[in-house]
Amino acid sequence: MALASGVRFAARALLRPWALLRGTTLGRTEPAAGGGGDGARRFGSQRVLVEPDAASGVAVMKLRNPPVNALSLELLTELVISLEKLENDKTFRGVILTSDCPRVFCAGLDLTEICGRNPAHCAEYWKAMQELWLRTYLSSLVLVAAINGACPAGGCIIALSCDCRVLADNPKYRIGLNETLLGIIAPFWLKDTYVNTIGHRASEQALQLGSLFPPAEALQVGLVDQVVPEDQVQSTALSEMARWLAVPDHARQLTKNMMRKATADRLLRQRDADTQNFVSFVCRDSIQKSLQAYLEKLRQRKG
Ligand SMILES: CCCCCCCC/C=C/C/C=C/C(=O)SCCNC(=O)CCNC(=O)[C@H](O)C(C)(C)COP(=O)(O)OP(=O)(O)OC[C@H]1O[C@@H](n2cnc3c(N)ncnc32)[C@H](O)[C@@H]1OP(=O)(O)O
Repeated sequence: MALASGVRFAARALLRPWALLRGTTLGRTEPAAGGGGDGARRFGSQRVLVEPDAASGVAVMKLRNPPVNALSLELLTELVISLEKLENDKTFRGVILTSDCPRVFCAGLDLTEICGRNPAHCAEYWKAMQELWLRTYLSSLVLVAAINGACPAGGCIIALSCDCRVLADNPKYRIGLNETLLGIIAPFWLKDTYVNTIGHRASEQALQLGSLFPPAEALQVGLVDQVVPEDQVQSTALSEMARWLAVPDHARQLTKNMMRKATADRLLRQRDADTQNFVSFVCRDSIQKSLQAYLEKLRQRKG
């Protein structure tokens, strides 16, 4: 009951994002720990914490949907709204995206959103996923992913839609698109993003094998731009940000658009068909069975 109303609330917010601003902490600012002036005030929602620094024009956006930042409908909605809020505020030129959950950047799709759910719910969920990808991939802001934990599947896609990726050097923090290992298939726009980042042959191999790359291999294949000790991820992300912000915004933004528009347009042209494909695919009995089995395996692994 509570979940259903939460989902309805999130869905309304996707259509009318400002609806979520009422009655939640989103849009409300509060002093950041140790901060004083306007530049140190933070805002956010239940699942996304935003620490804006007006002086530098950079905000740190932290995913906090414990235990593993699985992309629930609510988290997707709140990410879109937080990003939109920063984009509409001309004070900000860049966002560092990172995790507030220990050891995990983002575990990808929240499998409970597509296991045992009806087609209407799966469709609503997938539209929210498309929306987040379109918003991040085409964002006018510089987006730097400070990857401080494991980054499989949907988590990897969020990182790939940023302009630059810094990964913490920990062998447990693997990154990649492992969909095939779950018995599912990455949609074409996810595949396109992979190809745009690491090239056709490497994508062909990694997608089919469902490879999750440890840091050194991720760097070698070009999936991330820097691998640094864990305690230097944030400072390195800030240095990268400075490098990107040294370029005049209009020239960088137009160039980004020139590089990415065709890929995004491909989804925009067939968004409904992509949703239908997703729904009919994940609602198949055989796919539901493999997703259930995968979730069960994850749950048992714990003990
Ligand atoms: C013809 C056209 C067809 C189109 C079809 C399109 C298909 C879909 C396309 C997809 C794009 C994207 C897909 C995805 O993102 S699928 C999700 C893939 N994610 C994973 O495989 C990651 C799974 N998780 C892990 O490997 C680990 O949890 C970890 C490395 C992220 C963290 O490890 P650890 O810290 O040890 O935590 P636990 O494993 O103990 O997990 C804690 C808790 O969280 C639950 N959980 C983990 N991941 C998920 C998840 N993705 N969704 C929901 N729940 C998750 C886990 O079950 C534990 O739960 P608990 O036992 O109840 O506490």
